[in-house]
Amino acid sequence: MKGLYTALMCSFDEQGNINEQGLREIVRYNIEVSEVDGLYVNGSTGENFLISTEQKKQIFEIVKDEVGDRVKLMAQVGSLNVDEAAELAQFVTNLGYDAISAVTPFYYKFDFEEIKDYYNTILEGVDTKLIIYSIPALTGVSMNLEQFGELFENEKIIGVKFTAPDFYLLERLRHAYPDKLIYSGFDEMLLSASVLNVDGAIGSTFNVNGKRAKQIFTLAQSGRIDEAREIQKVTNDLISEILENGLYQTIKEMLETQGVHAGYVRKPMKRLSEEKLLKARSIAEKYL
Ligand SMILES: CC(=O)N[C@H](C=O)[C@@H](O)[C@H](O)[C@H](O)CO
Ligand SMILES: CC(=O)C(=O)O
Repeated sequence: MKGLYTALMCSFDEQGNINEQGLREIVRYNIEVSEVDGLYVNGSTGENFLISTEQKKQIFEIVKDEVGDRVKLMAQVGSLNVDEAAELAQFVTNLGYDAISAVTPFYYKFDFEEIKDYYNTILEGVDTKLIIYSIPALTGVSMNLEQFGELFENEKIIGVKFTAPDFYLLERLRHAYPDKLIYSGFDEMLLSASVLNVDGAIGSTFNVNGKRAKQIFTLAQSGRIDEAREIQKVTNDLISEILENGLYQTIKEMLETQGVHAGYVRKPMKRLSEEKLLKARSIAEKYL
């Protein structure tokens, strides 16, 4: 399960419905052009928190059908409705996904016992392994070293997608849990995380920048830090331009320039203005 996973985008039409053909094209682009090791399906980047249970299932099905066994698949099933999360865990297990992942429960201020119960409930009915999705900036949930350790006591919890700029905690986690899988979540910090020996990374910008991300990771693993730093620099030039123009919208438009019908974002996300559309295309021209 090690390696680089694209946090997969989903293609939506103007009405916000899934564009199946577009989704299949995004999958193929990631496998055939970016050559990533796997896909992380229905994460933040997949606009998962904006869609219905039925749509989530449909996306899981389409992606598995398109991928077959070509790359590894992780399914993000986390939801404030823990029954939905458990149902989706079952659903993707039946589809043959390699692992599940679940964001920490957010919005309400859940205490750690509640968070633990949430993960245990999701895992009750399945044997599939789970990767915790920790993203404090969006969820407001920060866990410490001991709390990660307590969750890791459940043998089905095999790792964490660590999306935080806390390299102290990352180093402590790596040291304390050498057998758990740690995936770096912030693409702009991939080199720094790789130096700390993460097992892989999961990122939104890999949809368009997967090749450079893979180079950074591979170079860092073999100790070629100077070369990796150069590629992280270009990558971060690209990421700052993307972030300034609108993260998911810009990545989608960049994919469109490659003949991939990535479509629109769903409301309440807003679409790019004419000016920003042009900007997205010029970013694509510059970096792809
Ligand atoms: C919220 C979100 O999309 N997070 C992603 C993964 O965790 C990242 O891949 C970032 O999008 C990326 O690093 C840009 O900041
Ligand atoms: C990694 C990320 O962007 C996601 O959860 O989709």
